[in-house]
Amino acid sequence: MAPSLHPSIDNGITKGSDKFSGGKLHCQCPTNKVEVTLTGNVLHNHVCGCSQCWKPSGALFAVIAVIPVENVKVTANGDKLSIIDGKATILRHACKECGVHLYGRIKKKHAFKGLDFVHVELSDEKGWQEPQFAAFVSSLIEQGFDPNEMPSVRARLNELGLQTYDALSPPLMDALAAFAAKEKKASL
Ligand SMILES: N[C@@H](CCC(=O)N[C@@H](CS)C(=O)NCC(=O)O)C(=O)O
Ligand SMILES: [Zn+2]
Ligand SMILES: [Zn+2]
Repeated sequence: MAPSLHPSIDNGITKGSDKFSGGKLHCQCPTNKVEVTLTGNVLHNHVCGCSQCWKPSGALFAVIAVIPVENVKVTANGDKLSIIDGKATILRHACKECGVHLYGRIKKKHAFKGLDFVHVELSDEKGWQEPQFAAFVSSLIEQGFDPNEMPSVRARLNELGLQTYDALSPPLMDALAAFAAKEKKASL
């Protein structure tokens, strides 16, 4: 059997709702769950094959989106959160008990500063924006995935309507490059 891409897309992608106004994310602890409240829908939802994004067990990809930081509030059991790697660009706040990443925040100068990274599968609400593309697909190989199996993974992603990239999508790469160009100009 083909390995799971991600449980929320293996059987097809359900489109989100334009009218959706947000919901709550919960960690996977049986009790005293960390709760994060998101006010509004997410943007740029995508699947990510990188080694740093949190994936549910058995899944090849994470599903990760962004949302403005002002729309993100930790509303219960925030004392269970800790940053998993303080040196990373995205400071991923994970539950110390179950390991789930509740939100990732960028503190340093960066094109995406002001946006938090979240996993909407941690919510019971329906209507979140659906994944729009597949990022960091070749990163699976770095994590031990057989390179010979990559064409079938890319084909399954394409069948689901997801374009595959080995970094972010072109508009997001353009935003990163435009930011870098602006910084370079400012430093001259
Ligand atoms: N090939 C690397 C790619 C890692 C990477 O660049 N991840 C992207 C997508 S989440 C990123 O923006 N990382 C910044 C960070 O995690 O702080 C891996 O799999 O670890
Ligand atoms: Zn937890
Ligand atoms: Zn990632």
